[in-house]
Amino acid sequence: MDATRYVAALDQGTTSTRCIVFDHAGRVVSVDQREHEQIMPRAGWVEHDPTEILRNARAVVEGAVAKAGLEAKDFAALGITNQRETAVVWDRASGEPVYNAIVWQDTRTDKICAALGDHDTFRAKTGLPPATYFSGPKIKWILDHVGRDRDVLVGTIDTWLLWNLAGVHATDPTNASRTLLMDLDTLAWDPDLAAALDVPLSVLPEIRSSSEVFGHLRDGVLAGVPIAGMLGDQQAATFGQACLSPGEAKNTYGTGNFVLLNTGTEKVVSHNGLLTTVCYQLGGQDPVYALEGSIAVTGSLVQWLRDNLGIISSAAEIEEHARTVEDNGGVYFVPAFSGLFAPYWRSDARGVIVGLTRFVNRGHLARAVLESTAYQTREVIDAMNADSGVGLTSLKVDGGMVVNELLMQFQADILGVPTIRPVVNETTALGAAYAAGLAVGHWESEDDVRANWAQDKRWDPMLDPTARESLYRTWKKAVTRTFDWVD
Ligand SMILES: Nc1ncnc2c1ncn2[C@@H]1O[C@H](COP(=O)(O)OP(=O)(O)O)[C@@H](O)[C@H]1O
Ligand SMILES: O=P(O)(O)OC[C@H](O)CO
Repeated sequence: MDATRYVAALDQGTTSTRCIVFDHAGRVVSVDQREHEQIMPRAGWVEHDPTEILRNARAVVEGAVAKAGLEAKDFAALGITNQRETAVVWDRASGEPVYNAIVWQDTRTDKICAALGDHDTFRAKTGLPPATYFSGPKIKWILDHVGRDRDVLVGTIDTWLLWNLAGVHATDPTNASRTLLMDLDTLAWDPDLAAALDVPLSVLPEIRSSSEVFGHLRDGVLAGVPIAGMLGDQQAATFGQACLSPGEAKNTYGTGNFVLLNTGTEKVVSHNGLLTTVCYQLGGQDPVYALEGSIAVTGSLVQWLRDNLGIISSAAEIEEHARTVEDNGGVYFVPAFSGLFAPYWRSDARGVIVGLTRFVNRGHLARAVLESTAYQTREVIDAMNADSGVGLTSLKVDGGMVVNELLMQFQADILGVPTIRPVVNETTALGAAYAAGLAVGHWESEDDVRANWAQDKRWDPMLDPTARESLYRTWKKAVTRTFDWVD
């Protein structure tokens, strides 16, 4: 272990790609970031260009290392973390994608999912309901679409990057657990599920752990540095938040919100609409599982207000408007833009704004938008408490929206437990860096991760419980207004 060395993390997200360089204390040394195009050819379809993502990934690694003033010999390892479920299929010989990546938000596979007769088997083996969110149906759609006579390789974004940067076709169990193709007990591809989804096992990557040397960067400024950690972004954030013991949970507020509760080596089956997923697997150790509440639309509703309605000119402005009013004025905004994810899994739902009167102004609408993130979070945390039988006593938060102090206070108010923001809010990249650094002995154990975590700010609940439950009841009523909209 050499505490003067650094670890880089490549964080390939839904809207942008970042590379962050961390020192041995887990502090950010430098960041470089690039956005990529959101391709929406039809309503409900969302695609990314895998070659643009790869180009950006290479560029941000160069950028972050240059900004830090470092070179390859200064680095112990690089970790990769990624938007999950998004699927890529490429030609085995040329390496060219045969189709754009189909993104997790894309709903084109609803008929494929509905036609998968035996939903209970998928749920029992994979911990997931067959929904458009997951990779398996997206892979089937691409293979059906481009023809099955091509010699291809398949992967989620982690695999696409690893294959291009290090020439290795592999994934980790956190990403594989989002495909509807992996058995959660064996951590192996399940031949029956693969057959049901028409995905040949020969095109799938090898499933390794989340923390081991996968290969070495073949070129660029970090040529020769080991790629030693790989996790889906929400699991990486859970690791970066040091939620390493059963009962610890975090909520990441980005494009969507993702609450993960560490359940230890025990696989908890949800009876309340949550997912069971792999939280992480360190090399040579048993996997750690999580319960997950995935919410599709939170920060992207703020973007929608900015880009589609023009009510605000920047995301930060929403807080100013929300602070001009005392409360939501009776307005509830349920952003079921692509149906509802956890805990409902209703693809027939569509967004509603209810409670409108002539009294309502822009401030109320801004407040309703922010409140919707907090209510949706309360719904998945109620489900978690019911599934685990243990009430959460605090919630660690991170992601782009947690700079919004009004939201953080309202979140504590509506949950009735404190929200806690860490000093290093880049928990996703940090988690991937830790996974990589642990694999090469740069950090010794998970105790280093715990020791490096530090609180920045905490919000305690201030709302009277009667008022809290009354608001929440009205939200639940608003949610029912979204159902049965699409036939
Ligand atoms: N001050 C703010 N108030 C509310 N939402 C915000 C604020 N600043 C950024 N956001 C939202 O946070 C999201 C970006 O968070 P980030 O964690 O970078 O997302 P992702 O990793 O999913 O791309 C955007 O959807 C944006 O609308
Ligand atoms: O890239 P993000 O932060 O929007 O996260 C997306 C999730 O991984 C989707 O499951």
